[in-house]
Amino acid sequence: MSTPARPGRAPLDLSVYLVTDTGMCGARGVPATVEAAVAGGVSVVQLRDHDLTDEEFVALGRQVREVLAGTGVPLIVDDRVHLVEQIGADGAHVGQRDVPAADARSALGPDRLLGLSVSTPQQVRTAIDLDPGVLDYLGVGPMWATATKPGHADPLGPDGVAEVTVVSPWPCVAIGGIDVARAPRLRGRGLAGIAVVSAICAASDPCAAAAELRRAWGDGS
Ligand SMILES: Cc1ncc(COP(=O)(O)OP(=O)(O)O)c(N)n1
Ligand SMILES: Cc1nc(C(=O)O)sc1CCOP(=O)(O)O
Ligand SMILES: [Mg+2]
Repeated sequence: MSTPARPGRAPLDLSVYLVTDTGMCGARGVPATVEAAVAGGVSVVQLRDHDLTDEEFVALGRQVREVLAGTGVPLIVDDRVHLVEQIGADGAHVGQRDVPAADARSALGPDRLLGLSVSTPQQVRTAIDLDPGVLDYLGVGPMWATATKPGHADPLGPDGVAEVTVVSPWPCVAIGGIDVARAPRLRGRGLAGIAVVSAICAASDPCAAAAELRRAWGDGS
Protein backbone atom coordinates (compact mmCIF):
# COMPACT_ATOMS: atom_id res chain seq x y z
CA MET A 1 0.00 0.00 0.00
CA SER A 2 1.37 3.42 -0.91
CA THR A 3 0.92 6.34 1.44
CA PRO A 4 0.41 10.02 0.61
CA ALA A 5 3.67 11.78 -0.10
CA ARG A 6 4.96 15.34 0.18
CA PRO A 7 3.17 17.55 -2.35
CA GLY A 8 4.53 16.88 -5.83
CA ARG A 9 6.10 13.54 -4.85
CA ALA A 10 5.13 10.10 -6.09
CA PRO A 11 3.45 7.94 -3.41
CA LEU A 12 5.93 6.06 -1.25
CA ASP A 13 5.40 2.35 -0.53
CA LEU A 14 6.85 1.79 2.95
CA SER A 15 5.13 -1.55 3.56
CA VAL A 16 8.21 -3.78 3.98
CA TYR A 17 11.33 -1.69 4.50
CA LEU A 18 14.70 -3.48 4.58
CA VAL A 19 17.57 -1.94 6.56
CA THR A 20 20.82 -3.70 5.72
CA ASP A 21 23.43 -5.08 8.11
CA THR A 22 26.63 -6.11 6.37
CA GLY A 23 27.68 -8.57 9.08
CA MET A 24 24.32 -10.35 9.13
CA CYS A 25 24.35 -10.71 5.35
CA GLY A 26 27.57 -12.69 5.79
CA ALA A 27 29.22 -14.36 2.82
CA ARG A 28 26.12 -13.83 0.68
CA GLY A 29 26.85 -10.12 0.77
CA VAL A 30 24.60 -7.07 0.91
CA PRO A 31 23.83 -6.73 -2.84
CA ALA A 32 22.71 -10.38 -3.21
CA THR A 33 20.64 -10.11 -0.03
CA VAL A 34 18.96 -6.96 -1.34
CA GLU A 35 18.29 -8.57 -4.71
CA ALA A 36 16.61 -11.58 -3.09
CA ALA A 37 14.66 -9.45 -0.64
CA VAL A 38 13.31 -7.25 -3.42
CA ALA A 39 12.26 -10.38 -5.35
CA GLY A 40 10.35 -11.34 -2.19
CA GLY A 41 8.52 -8.01 -2.00
CA VAL A 42 10.61 -5.48 -0.09
CA SER A 43 9.47 -1.96 -1.05
CA VAL A 44 12.30 0.25 0.33
CA VAL A 45 15.98 -0.49 1.02
CA GLN A 46 18.18 1.44 3.43
CA LEU A 47 21.95 0.99 3.38
CA ARG A 48 23.11 1.00 7.03
CA ASP A 49 26.70 0.28 8.07
CA HIS A 50 28.38 2.26 10.83
CA ASP A 51 31.77 0.62 10.33
CA LEU A 52 32.68 1.21 6.69
CA THR A 53 34.78 4.16 5.60
CA ASP A 54 33.00 6.65 3.36
CA GLU A 55 34.87 5.22 0.38
CA GLU A 56 33.79 1.66 1.18
CA PHE A 57 30.24 2.84 1.87
CA VAL A 58 30.02 4.55 -1.52
CA ALA A 59 31.35 1.45 -3.30
CA LEU A 60 28.79 -0.78 -1.55
CA GLY A 61 26.02 1.75 -2.12
CA ARG A 62 26.72 1.81 -5.84
CA GLN A 63 26.51 -1.98 -6.01
CA VAL A 64 23.16 -1.89 -4.23
CA ARG A 65 21.95 0.89 -6.50
CA GLU A 66 22.82 -1.32 -9.52
CA VAL A 67 20.79 -4.17 -8.05
CA LEU A 68 17.83 -1.86 -7.53
CA ALA A 69 18.00 -0.24 -10.98
CA GLY A 70 14.68 -0.63 -12.78
CA THR A 71 12.88 -2.13 -9.77
CA GLY A 72 11.26 1.10 -8.58
CA VAL A 73 12.47 0.32 -5.06
CA PRO A 74 14.10 3.43 -3.53
CA LEU A 75 17.56 3.32 -1.95
CA ILE A 76 17.94 5.28 1.29
CA VAL A 77 21.29 6.01 2.97
CA ASP A 78 21.49 5.81 6.77
CA ASP A 79 23.17 8.81 8.44
CA ARG A 80 25.63 9.74 5.68
CA VAL A 81 23.64 12.45 3.95
CA HIS A 82 26.83 13.75 2.32
CA LEU A 83 27.18 10.51 0.30
CA VAL A 84 23.66 10.31 -1.16
CA GLU A 85 24.61 12.08 -4.36
CA GLN A 86 27.83 10.08 -4.95
CA ILE A 87 25.92 6.82 -4.51
CA GLY A 88 23.04 7.98 -6.67
CA ALA A 89 20.66 7.07 -3.84
CA ASP A 90 17.09 8.30 -3.54
CA GLY A 91 17.42 9.80 -0.10
CA ALA A 92 18.62 9.55 3.48
CA HIS A 93 17.46 8.56 6.95
CA VAL A 94 18.64 10.53 9.99
CA GLY A 95 18.22 9.96 13.71
CA GLN A 96 17.80 12.27 16.68
CA ARG A 97 21.59 12.41 17.14
CA ASP A 98 22.51 12.80 13.47
CA VAL A 99 22.59 15.90 11.30
CA PRO A 100 19.40 17.93 12.02
CA ALA A 101 16.58 17.13 9.61
CA ALA A 102 16.39 20.71 8.30
CA ASP A 103 20.12 20.63 7.46
CA ALA A 104 19.72 17.21 5.85
CA ARG A 105 16.90 18.59 3.67
CA SER A 106 19.03 21.56 2.65
CA ALA A 107 21.85 19.22 1.65
CA LEU A 108 19.55 16.81 -0.21
CA GLY A 109 17.49 19.38 -2.08
CA PRO A 110 13.73 19.13 -2.54
CA ASP A 111 13.53 15.99 -4.66
CA ARG A 112 15.14 13.33 -2.53
CA LEU A 113 13.50 11.35 0.27
CA LEU A 114 14.21 12.08 3.93
CA GLY A 115 13.22 9.99 6.95
CA LEU A 116 13.67 10.81 10.65
CA SER A 117 13.78 8.44 13.64
CA VAL A 118 11.46 9.12 16.58
CA SER A 119 10.78 7.20 19.76
CA THR A 120 8.16 9.39 21.47
CA PRO A 121 5.13 11.55 20.62
CA GLN A 122 7.13 14.55 21.88
CA GLN A 123 9.80 13.96 19.24
CA VAL A 124 7.05 14.02 16.60
CA ARG A 125 5.75 17.33 17.97
CA THR A 126 9.27 18.76 17.80
CA ALA A 127 9.58 17.62 14.18
CA ILE A 128 6.23 19.24 13.36
CA ASP A 129 7.79 22.59 14.28
CA LEU A 130 9.93 22.13 11.17
CA ASP A 131 8.53 22.98 7.79
CA PRO A 132 6.32 19.88 7.17
CA GLY A 133 7.86 19.70 3.70
CA VAL A 134 11.22 18.73 5.23
CA LEU A 135 10.31 15.08 5.89
CA ASP A 136 8.84 12.23 3.88
CA TYR A 137 8.35 9.66 6.65
CA LEU A 138 9.17 8.76 10.26
CA GLY A 139 10.92 5.61 11.51
CA VAL A 140 9.36 4.80 14.89
CA GLY A 141 11.10 2.52 17.32
CA PRO A 142 12.00 0.33 18.82
CA MET A 143 8.84 -1.73 18.91
CA TRP A 144 10.54 -4.45 20.94
CA ALA A 145 14.02 -4.85 22.45
CA THR A 146 16.54 -5.79 19.80
CA ALA A 147 20.19 -6.82 19.85
CA THR A 148 20.67 -5.18 16.46
CA LYS A 149 20.77 -1.67 17.97
CA PRO A 150 22.62 -1.60 21.30
CA GLY A 151 21.53 1.26 23.56
CA HIS A 152 18.17 1.67 21.87
CA ALA A 153 15.36 3.69 23.46
CA ASP A 154 12.63 2.08 25.58
CA PRO A 155 10.47 -0.30 23.52
CA LEU A 156 7.10 1.15 22.52
CA GLY A 157 5.13 -1.98 21.72
CA PRO A 158 1.95 -1.95 19.64
CA ASP A 159 0.05 0.40 21.99
CA GLY A 160 2.94 2.84 22.30
CA VAL A 161 3.43 3.09 18.56
CA ALA A 162 -0.22 4.03 18.08
CA GLU A 163 0.35 7.02 20.38
CA VAL A 164 3.08 8.15 17.97
CA THR A 165 1.27 7.55 14.69
CA VAL A 166 -1.83 9.38 15.85
CA VAL A 167 0.10 12.66 16.21
CA SER A 168 2.22 12.24 13.06
CA PRO A 169 1.40 14.12 9.86
CA TRP A 170 3.89 11.85 8.07
CA PRO A 171 3.62 8.17 7.19
CA CYS A 172 5.30 6.06 9.88
CA VAL A 173 7.28 2.85 9.60
CA ALA A 174 7.84 0.75 12.74
CA ILE A 175 11.27 -0.72 13.50
CA GLY A 176 12.94 -2.87 16.15
CA GLY A 177 12.46 -6.54 16.96
CA ILE A 178 9.92 -7.11 14.20
CA ASP A 179 9.59 -10.59 12.70
CA VAL A 180 6.89 -12.61 10.96
CA ALA A 181 5.26 -13.62 14.23
CA ARG A 182 5.11 -10.06 15.60
CA ALA A 183 4.25 -8.16 12.40
CA PRO A 184 0.49 -8.85 12.62
CA ARG A 185 0.43 -7.27 16.10
CA LEU A 186 1.39 -3.95 14.51
CA ARG A 187 -1.51 -3.91 12.06
CA GLY A 188 -4.26 -1.39 12.73
CA ARG A 189 -1.89 0.99 14.54
CA GLY A 190 -1.79 3.73 11.91
CA LEU A 191 1.49 2.51 10.42
CA ALA A 192 2.45 2.65 6.74
CA GLY A 193 4.86 -0.25 7.10
CA ILE A 194 7.40 -2.31 9.00
CA ALA A 195 11.18 -2.02 8.85
CA VAL A 196 13.45 -4.97 9.62
CA VAL A 197 17.13 -5.80 9.77
CA SER A 198 17.69 -9.30 11.16
CA ALA A 199 14.41 -10.82 9.98
CA ILE A 200 15.75 -10.54 6.42
CA CYS A 201 19.53 -10.06 6.60
CA ALA A 202 20.07 -13.00 8.97
CA ALA A 203 17.59 -15.26 7.16
CA SER A 204 18.94 -18.21 5.18
CA ASP A 205 16.47 -17.34 2.40
CA PRO A 206 15.96 -13.54 2.26
CA CYS A 207 13.48 -13.82 -0.62
CA ALA A 208 11.21 -16.15 1.35
CA ALA A 209 11.68 -14.06 4.50
CA ALA A 210 10.60 -10.89 2.69
CA ALA A 211 7.58 -12.64 1.15
CA GLU A 212 6.51 -13.97 4.56
CA LEU A 213 6.82 -10.50 6.10
CA ARG A 214 4.83 -9.03 3.26
CA ARG A 215 2.07 -11.60 3.86
CA ALA A 216 2.18 -11.07 7.63
CA TRP A 217 1.88 -7.31 7.19
CA GLY A 218 -0.82 -7.46 4.50
CA ASP A 219 -2.09 -3.94 3.93
CA GLY A 220 -1.37 -3.00 7.53
CA SER A 221 -5.03 -2.59 8.50
C1 LIG B 1 13.52 3.22 9.14
C2 LIG B 1 14.50 3.51 10.22
N1 LIG B 1 14.04 3.88 11.41
C3 LIG B 1 14.91 4.14 12.41
C4 LIG B 1 16.26 4.04 12.18
C5 LIG B 1 17.26 4.37 13.26
O1 LIG B 1 18.02 5.50 12.92
P1 LIG B 1 19.00 6.16 14.01
O2 LIG B 1 18.19 6.48 15.21
O3 LIG B 1 19.74 7.24 13.36
O4 LIG B 1 19.98 4.98 14.36
P2 LIG B 1 21.02 4.29 13.40
O5 LIG B 1 20.26 3.45 12.42
O6 LIG B 1 21.81 5.33 12.69
O7 LIG B 1 21.83 3.45 14.33
C6 LIG B 1 16.69 3.67 10.91
N2 LIG B 1 18.01 3.56 10.61
N3 LIG B 1 15.81 3.41 9.94
C1 LIG C 1 18.28 0.34 13.11
C2 LIG C 1 17.31 0.33 14.22
N1 LIG C 1 16.71 1.48 14.68
C3 LIG C 1 15.90 1.23 15.69
C4 LIG C 1 15.15 2.29 16.40
O1 LIG C 1 14.49 1.98 17.39
O2 LIG C 1 15.26 3.44 15.95
S1 LIG C 1 15.82 -0.39 16.12
C5 LIG C 1 16.90 -0.79 14.90
C6 LIG C 1 17.37 -2.19 14.65
C7 LIG C 1 16.28 -3.07 14.07
O3 LIG C 1 16.82 -4.32 13.85
P1 LIG C 1 15.99 -5.65 13.96
O4 LIG C 1 14.97 -5.64 12.88
O5 LIG C 1 17.02 -6.74 13.71
O6 LIG C 1 15.42 -5.73 15.33
MG1 LIG D 1 21.44 7.43 12.51
